Amino acid sequence: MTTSQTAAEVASAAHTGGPLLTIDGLGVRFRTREATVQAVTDLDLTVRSGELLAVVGESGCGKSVLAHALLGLLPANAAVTGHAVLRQPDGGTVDLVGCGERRLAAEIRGRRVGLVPQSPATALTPVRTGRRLLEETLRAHGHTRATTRGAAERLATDVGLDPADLDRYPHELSGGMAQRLVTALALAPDPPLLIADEPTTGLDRPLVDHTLDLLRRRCDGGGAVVLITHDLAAAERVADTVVVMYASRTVERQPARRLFAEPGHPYSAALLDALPDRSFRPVPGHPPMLTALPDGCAFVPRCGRATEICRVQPSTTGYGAGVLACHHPLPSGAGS
Ligand SMILES: Nc1ncnc2c1ncn2[C@@H]1O[C@H](COP(=O)(O)OP(=O)(O)OP(=O)(O)O)[C@@H](O)[C@H]1O
Ligand code: NI
Repeated sequence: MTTSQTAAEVASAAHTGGPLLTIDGLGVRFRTREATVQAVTDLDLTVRSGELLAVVGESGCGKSVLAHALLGLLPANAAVTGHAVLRQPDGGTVDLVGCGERRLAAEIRGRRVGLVPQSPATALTPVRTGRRLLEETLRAHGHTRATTRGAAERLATDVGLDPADLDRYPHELSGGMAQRLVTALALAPDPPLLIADEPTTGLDRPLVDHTLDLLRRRCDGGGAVVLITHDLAAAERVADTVVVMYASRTVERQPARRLFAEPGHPYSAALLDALPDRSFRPVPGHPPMLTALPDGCAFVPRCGRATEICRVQPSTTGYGAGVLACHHPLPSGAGS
């Protein structure tokens, strides 16, 4: 897809509930003194209004880097290529890659695309209470003095935080409380697209489900959520679509129901096998270094189905309603 086609497609779909975000050939590399880290490779993705899209994959596969690339939050040693076209409320579009920090800061970050960061503790300003942080955010997004206090308390309750705990300073919050506070902060501007990076860390199961259901309700109300998670059970509970990333690439993208019933990629199947209510068998072996990715499929050394072609040539094909990067997909029904 070319950029102009993508932009035109997005614009024409603006009034039909079409794609809200269209990512096309996104790549992220980090230059370090020792090597180049290929953290995201040739990623294509569409997120629609009303859709909850989960991104899953082992630690280090590039999930958070993807989120940070969309929000212009990568450090200076990062180089981003490709496009990420966001539909604007007026039907226009903006490419988040290359639109520039000034525009991202003024128009996009927080307002149009919210982020629940993976490390809540470092995201919170230490000298302000949760209430002050939340009220400042609400005021910056149009709330008046009269409505701010009530809105802050409602948001706290929505995320499962006792409003009384808003008077604590960040260092007085448990990990789970800080997690809920950063979720409330991301929700305060009511962004049409929310990227939630491991938003359930440190929460007990009832609060995990509470948070997931909150995200689901946002989508049912017309919002869109990208849920980055290690927790496949979380994705199974609420996602419409699941993207499985491995070593910087999408290996499979499917409607959630299909992925959980009939994974096509051996890596997707291995991740599902690791679930406690399935085989509870960890994926054998380790992911590769992102500094030395092979030409072919990076899962080969851990894959029981790989042949010579997998080593030398990547494969990405349409597969049902999704995509699959595998020369030897599992037969339909194998994972059910
Ligand atoms: N500033 C940087 N310089 C060099 N490499 C980086 C930098 N930031 C991230 N990386 C590398 O990019 C890769 C992807 O990291 P990322 O944080 O996206 O992983 P992740 O999938 O979110 O993992 P986790 O599930 O543990 O959060 C990792 O190998 C990481 O070491
Ligand atoms: Ni991460």
